[in-house]
Order: sequence, then structure tokens, then C-alpha cells
Amino acid sequence: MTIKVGVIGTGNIGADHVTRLSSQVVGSTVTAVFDVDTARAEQVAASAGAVARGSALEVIDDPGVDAVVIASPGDLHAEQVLACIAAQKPVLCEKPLATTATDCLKVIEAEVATGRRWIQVGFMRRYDPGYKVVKDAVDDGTIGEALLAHMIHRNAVVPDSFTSPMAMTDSVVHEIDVTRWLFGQEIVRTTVVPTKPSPLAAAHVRDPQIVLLELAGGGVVTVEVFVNCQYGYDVRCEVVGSTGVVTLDNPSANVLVRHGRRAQTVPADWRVRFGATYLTELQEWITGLRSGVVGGPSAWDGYAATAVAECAVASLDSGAPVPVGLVERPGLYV
Ligand SMILES: NC(=O)C1=CN([C@@H]2O[C@H](COP(=O)(O)OP(=O)(O)OC[C@H]3O[C@@H](n4cnc5c(N)ncnc54)[C@H](O)[C@@H]3O)[C@@H](O)[C@H]2O)C=CC1
Ligand SMILES: O=C1[C@@H](O)[C@H](O)[C@@H](O)[C@H](O)[C@H]1O
Repeated sequence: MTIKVGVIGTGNIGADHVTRLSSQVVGSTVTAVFDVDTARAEQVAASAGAVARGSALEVIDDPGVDAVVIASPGDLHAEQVLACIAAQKPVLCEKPLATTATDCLKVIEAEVATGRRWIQVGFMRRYDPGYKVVKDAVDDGTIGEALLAHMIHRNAVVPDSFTSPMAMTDSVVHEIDVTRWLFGQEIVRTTVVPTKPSPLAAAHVRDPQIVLLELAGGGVVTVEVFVNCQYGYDVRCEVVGSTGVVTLDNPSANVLVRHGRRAQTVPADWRVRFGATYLTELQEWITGLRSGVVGGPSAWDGYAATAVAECAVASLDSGAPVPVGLVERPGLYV
């Protein structure tokens, strides 16, 4: 059985997902796309043998679409995901599930009312082989009891439209999800610590920033987010346990040895670093759908991540620690 996918938003990651789903993933094809940039949508549709539709709803309600990928800007996700639930179509929604915790709860309420899962959120790091090694070492006790983690999230540069809060909602939201997933606990408090700003960051972006995430079980995670580091894309993670440490370094594609030096390349951006990971994420989504199963990061994970990111933005404004208050987790997500 081939899953016919509709894709909403054919920008950077949406177009990549169309390529993956139409030519690399086993068991899927792309039949319809929509983007407000009509020329872009038509070009991407043509590359996949799909049709460019006139609206997001036309894609979602298309009888020739079995499942939907949402890769539009984050502030549109809630409305588009709700339309997928109404149409009873499984949906892989790129992060964030919604830009406010309130909107995430509307989505959860709608999904819970149907009594089953439709939504997977695009927290692709859970599918990355390097992160899986870290997760296994935490789960099987290889490093004893996990106590602390140190994470780094650096982008070479960001566009002018990027803001200080986006460092939390767009970038650190990945570390928030990874923290909850690795430790299997909710984050109860977050603090953003001001640092000396880089002279190369735009005046409206406080960069770099340090974020502290405190877990329900007492563990603490530090995240350095630096979105104008200049030299490339650098994502790292180290978990400190009671008897050992497990580290995920920034993987390198090539090593250049010459003139008595050994030099490693740094990935240019998330497309390079996580290219294979997105493919695994989509393949597992499609394989699940072919057996009628929706798994992966849930709407609850999307809600919890957005709620923590909101608190991080509040801490960024106030400079004070901000407690995270989550609603009770519905049984669907236990
Ligand atoms: N998981 C990951 O590592 C990544 C996730 N993302 C997420 O994917 C989403 C898209 O990000 P990018 O592709 O980088 O942005 P982008 O700006 O390149 O693409 C967004 C596209 O949505 C289109 N769009 C705008 N309004 C629309 C509407 N009403 N309906 C349909 N399409 C509309 C735009 O014309 C644009 O082509 C964001 O939520 C972002 O956070 C992005 C990059 C990496
Ligand atoms: O999700 C992503 C982007 O939207 C975000 O802007 C980057 O900082 C992240 O590294 C990337 O994975």
C-alpha cells in the first residue's frame, strides 16, 4: 500500500520533505502540495509529479491525499493540524506544534476527542543514530544514573527576521524535546542567563544565550544557543551519569590531513547535519501509517516543548527563573 501524502509549505524543509517522500522513502508518494508562493509550489509539485492546490484545506480535504505533512511557518500549524484532525488524516507537523501552549492544548483537546492519535511532531533528533546511542546509554544504565547534561546548539548565521525569543521557540525547542526524551521527565523550571553578546549578532538578537532546564527528578541541563557562531552548524550533547559520561560530538563528513594537521569539516547547516535523520523520521512515519499506526513524538510532546519554550522566553525578558506548569497529561499520551 502506497501512502499518498499532501505537503503544506514548500519552503526549505517542505521542499526537501517532498523530495524525500516522492523519491527516497519506501511506500509513499506526494500527490498534492500548497504554498502561498504559487510559483514555488508549482515548481516543487512538478518535481514530484504532484498537483499544486489552491489552499491548505484543498490539500487536506483532497480524496487523493491519505496523510499530510505541515511545513508552513509555525504560527499556522495549529489551524492546519486542527483541519487534519477534522478530516481524519494523519499529520506529521514540523516543529513547533503551535507557537503558544494555549493553541497546543486546543490541538490536544481535538485529538483526544477522537480517541486516537493522528499527530506526529517533527522532533527528528529522536531518529538520529548519534542521539539514539546517548538515549540507550541513559536507559540501560551504562553511565549509572543520569544527573546532568550539557548541550550546544550553534547555527552559522540566521536571517534578519530571527529574534531573541526565536532562539528559544525555534532552536532550543529541539534541546527541550531531547531533554524530556532522554531523561523521561518533564522540565519544571527554566532560566535564561544573559551572556556577553557577540559583536556579529544583529542588535535585536541577544546571542549567545545560556538556558538552564531543571527536571522534575532534580537533574539539570545547560544549553548554549549561539545562532551567529559564523563557522558552521554545531550541535552537541553530553549526559553526565553517576558512573560515566556519554557524548554526542558534532559529526564530521570529511577529514583533511596535510601539512602536519588533521582538519575535520563542520556541517554547514541542519540540512547537512540531519539530512539522513529526516529521511529516517519520514520512513518510520510512513511505515507506521502503512500498518495503521501513528507513533513518534506526540501532540503532548509538542505541547510540553512549546510550554517550556514560552517560559524560556518569559525568563529571557525578566532574567528570573520561570516555573513550568503543565496540565495533567491525558491518558491518550501515557
Ligand atoms: N525539524 C527541523 O530541524 C526543522 C524544522 N523547521 C520547521 O519547518 C517549518 C518551515 O520552516 P522553513 O522551511 O525553514 O521555512 P521557509 O520559510 O523556508 O518555508 C515556509 C514556507 O511556508 C510558506 N507559507 C507561508 N504561508 C503559508 C500558508 N498560509 N500556507 C502554506 N504555506 C505557507 C512560505 O511561502 C514558505 O515557502 C517551521 O515550522 C520550522 O520551524 C525548519 C527547519 C528545520
Ligand atoms: O529547526 C531548525 C531551524 O528551524 C532552527 O532555526 C535551527 O536553529 C535548528 O537547528 C533547526 O533544526
